[in-house]
Amino acid sequence: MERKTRVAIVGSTGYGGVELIRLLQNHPKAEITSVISSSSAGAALEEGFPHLTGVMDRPLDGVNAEEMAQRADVVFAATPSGVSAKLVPELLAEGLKVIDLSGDFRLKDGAEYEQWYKHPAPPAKLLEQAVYGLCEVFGDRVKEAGFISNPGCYPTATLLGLIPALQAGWIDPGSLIIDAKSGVSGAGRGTSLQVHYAEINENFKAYKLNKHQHIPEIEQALGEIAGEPVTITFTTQLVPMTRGIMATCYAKMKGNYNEQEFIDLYRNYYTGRPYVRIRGAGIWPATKEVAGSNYCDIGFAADPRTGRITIVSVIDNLVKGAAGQAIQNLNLMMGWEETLGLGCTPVYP
Ligand SMILES: NC(=O)C1=CN([C@@H]2O[C@H](COP(=O)(O)OP(=O)(O)OC[C@H]3O[C@@H](n4cnc5c(N)ncnc54)[C@H](OP(=O)(O)O)[C@@H]3O)[C@@H](O)[C@H]2O)C=CC1
Ligand SMILES: CC(=O)N[C@@H](CCC(=O)OP(=O)(O)O)C(=O)O
Repeated sequence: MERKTRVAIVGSTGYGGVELIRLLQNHPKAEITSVISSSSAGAALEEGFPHLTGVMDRPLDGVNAEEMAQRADVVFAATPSGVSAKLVPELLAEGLKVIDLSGDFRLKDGAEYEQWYKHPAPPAKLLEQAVYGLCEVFGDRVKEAGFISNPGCYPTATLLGLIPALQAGWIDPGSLIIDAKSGVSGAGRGTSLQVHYAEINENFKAYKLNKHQHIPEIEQALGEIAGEPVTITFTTQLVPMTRGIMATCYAKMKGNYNEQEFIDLYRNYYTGRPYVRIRGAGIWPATKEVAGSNYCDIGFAADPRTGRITIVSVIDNLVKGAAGQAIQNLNLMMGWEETLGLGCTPVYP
């Protein structure tokens, strides 16, 4: 019987890492052979995560690239920005395949990275080598890759919502405004957000206006598709819910297209792609309809009065926005069926 591909997860005590552990339980061709923590090495995973009792019979390992290379074939780096930048070069030097969930290797321009992330950029060679793993758009590049930079949660929802219309020339690249909302797990377990429930609950908060690190990531991908520089207005807001991203995208149409024409365009663009679902006319997706799943659901509202299209795109930030897309990238990288380990339908209600 063919040996399963051995997988290590760095950042196993984070929301992305724990979601990778959950999803990989159902993967027929991959097995987790190492769960890694920089602060809890030696402890049992279930001590911090009782819901994982019985799932991992070995204790958390420490962060050691050489040991990872003995235990695994592929490493998911579910680690903070700045940590991945230092760790990933060591993993690659050990000959490991790497799927990085951080923002450290998504931007091709190191100077731009430093401008937005406020810390030193990884080596230019690695920025060039990293394949941006937006599966439904760049999946063909992933198939040959050994080092994948997993897209951010807001960019995944935004780009899947905008790219088909942009590529078709139906929307003006200079007119793009995106209003993005996230649940609090988007901030990660290791941030202060998780401790101020009283300030998050029953509140709706805009943050990082015109300063969000996802602006250059989205502009980079849109610019490649448009064949010209693209700038966007991008607002992010925190919503008192655990999971979910909604990207509401506004664009000037270049013709008087109607909703059904957008629906047909997107259904054609995403033909054969199992994780993008296009809503029918007059039906707009909600985050709860994709919770716990790898789906991106998209809906449209064309307004002939203003000549604008509104595109609503929703994902689960921890699945399609992180761990799910990372596993989708593993499947593509290994030449496997894209859906392996990702069959879960949304948890509802
Ligand atoms: N949350 C989300 O919705 C999304 C997150 N991302 C990105 O994915 C990555 C992980 O995010 P998320 O899981 O939310 O973050 P968390 O804060 O929940 O987890 C971060 C993990 O990194 C580990 N870590 C921290 N410092 C180090 C270090 N120096 N060396 C090794 N490991 C370290 C932490 O724990 P330990 O002490 O056990 O090592 C923890 O397990 C981040 O880059 C994030 O930006 C991307 C898309 C969506
Ligand atoms: C709610 C919230 O705080 N969300 C985070 C998203 C972090 C994330 O997804 O990080 P990457 O940069 O690795 O994609 C933020 O807005 O910074």
